[in-house]
Amino acid sequence: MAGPRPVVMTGPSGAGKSTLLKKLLKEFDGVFGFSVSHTTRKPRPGEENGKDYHYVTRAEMQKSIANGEFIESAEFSGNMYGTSKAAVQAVQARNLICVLDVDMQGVKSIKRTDLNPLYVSVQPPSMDVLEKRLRDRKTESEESLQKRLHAAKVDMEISKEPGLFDAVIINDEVDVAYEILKDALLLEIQKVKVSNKA
Ligand SMILES: Nc1nc2c(ncn2[C@@H]2O[C@H](COP(=O)(O)OP(=O)(O)O)[C@@H](O)[C@H]2O)c(=O)[nH]1
Ligand SMILES: Nc1ncnc2c1ncn2[C@@H]1O[C@H](COP(=O)(O)OP(=O)(O)O)[C@@H](O)[C@H]1O
Repeated sequence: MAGPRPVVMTGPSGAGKSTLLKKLLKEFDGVFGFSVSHTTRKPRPGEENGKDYHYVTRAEMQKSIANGEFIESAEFSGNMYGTSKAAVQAVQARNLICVLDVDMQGVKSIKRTDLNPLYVSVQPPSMDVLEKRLRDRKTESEESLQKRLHAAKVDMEISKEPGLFDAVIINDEVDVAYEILKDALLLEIQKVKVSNKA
């Protein structure tokens, strides 16, 4: 049997990716490991360098990309984001299923690599709900919020492309969405449990 596949989570900003991932990483500690991306955006209150992201300057990030240290990188809402080879290797070295949280550009880039992950899209029930959740989160300026809402519209259009994702989860009730996520990942979770027993 082939080993477990990495998991790429994507979807509009505010759809609930982090919320669902945090639940998953907590319940399945020792099964999943998070690929810590690099970003040039500033940390939000409560976020930790090296845990949520590696926070770097644009010059540092550009230098690392030029050095070939990244699997993919993208510009999102005025900041750079990217997955380093080291971030994925750190998780895989621990025999964990590597979970990545990336935007649509990241999905397109990763599809051109040999990572062969499962692609999971998290979508909000509607644009109105998305806007309310983003506003209630209180992490964004009005300008950043508008950029995210614009990117969300584009994301939701592209996401309609058939065959792009292995699973599409509408995050209405969070507990229901989480159960659907676990169902989508059940086979990979089983593979890890079997190989840990061997
Ligand atoms: N391509 C790419 N996108 C990323 C990466 N890390 C995070 N993102 C995406 O960048 C976007 C903004 O993330 P963030 O600033 O944390 O805001 P949030 O999604 O509103 O919580 C989201 O769509 C993330 O999925 C990465 O390494 N590569
Ligand atoms: N099903 C849900 N119902 C209500 N609020 C939610 C739900 N899922 C997430 N949220 C809230 O919506 C906001 C955006 O979720 P978050 O996980 O930060 O999204 P993302 O990581 O996709 O940007 C957060 O404040 C979160 O607590």
